[in-house]
Amino acid sequence: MSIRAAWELRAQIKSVLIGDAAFLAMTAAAIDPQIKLVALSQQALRNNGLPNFSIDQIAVIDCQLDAHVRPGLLDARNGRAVLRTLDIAIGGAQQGIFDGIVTAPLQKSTINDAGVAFTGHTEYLAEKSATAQVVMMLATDRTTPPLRVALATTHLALKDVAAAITFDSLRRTIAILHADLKNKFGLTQPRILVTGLNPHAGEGGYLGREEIDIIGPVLQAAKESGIAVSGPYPADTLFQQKYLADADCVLAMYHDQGLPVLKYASFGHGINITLGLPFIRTSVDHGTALDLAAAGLGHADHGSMLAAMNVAAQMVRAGWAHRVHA
Ligand SMILES: N[C@H](C(=O)O)[C@H](O)COP(=O)(O)O
Repeated sequence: MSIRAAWELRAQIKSVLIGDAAFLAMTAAAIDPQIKLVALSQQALRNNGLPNFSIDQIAVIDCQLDAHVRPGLLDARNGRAVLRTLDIAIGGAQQGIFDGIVTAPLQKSTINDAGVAFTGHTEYLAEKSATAQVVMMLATDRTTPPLRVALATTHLALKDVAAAITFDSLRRTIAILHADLKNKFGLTQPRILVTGLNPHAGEGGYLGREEIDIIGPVLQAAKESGIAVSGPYPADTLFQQKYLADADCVLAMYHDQGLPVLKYASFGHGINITLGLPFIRTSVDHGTALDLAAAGLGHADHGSMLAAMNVAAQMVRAGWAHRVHA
């Protein structure tokens, strides 16, 4: 997917693939013999920045795997190599060598099986960039208006969700969301609809008190600071055209409250964006699809990867990366 997308967008985006160079070369040759991969060393990048490679080339930073890859089969021996690719990308973004990071899906369980506690790129990128809080947002332009769904919590067991939503964490989530919708998406006064946590947004306190004790007061404070938020609304009825037509984003309280709606509307064409980081990061809206990987080249759709690269590039062109590194 990454090779196909980088090749299709090569006239608009200078992509640098980070991965096992031998495996990437073999895969590229099988996709299209015209694709030329050129090696870039990290040292050369640090010394000289990105070179002006030609339009028919895709640059590769070699990050060797530890075990032979068998497509579609998980192998914990390669779990740490996956993290090394991310570390290279993060380092390059922090140094301003890369304008942004676009990630492909990875198998979270394999990294855990390799002995590294890991819940997702989102949390890993936050930790590695020393960012206290980030916001996961998925988006699609396949709907009218475009749908954006952000989450108050990320990859968390359902039993831990309520305790993770505090006045301060939700207040920061809304501040990050507001700032990045302005800065990264160019919305001058983003309008944010916020769900409740409980069924019927708590039914006046009879089905939970988080709406009364936490979410409502946070929304009041956010409004007083000039942020256009409203809610908390019952999540089951909020995703209707009559409400979404006047909104730029829905903030849901947890992963499976908001994401099924977006994925139902646009699976395979949406993107995942981490807000609040000191660099741009977008990703696909789907997982590793081991069955498609095992079936061989050409079975996986790279539509979401194209969208993720295009949105990252739009943010760069809008000057966001340069503002960060200025
Ligand atoms: N929840 C994400 C999604 O549905 O797209 C997915 O697990 C990826 O998360 P990370 O980008 O944090 O790995």
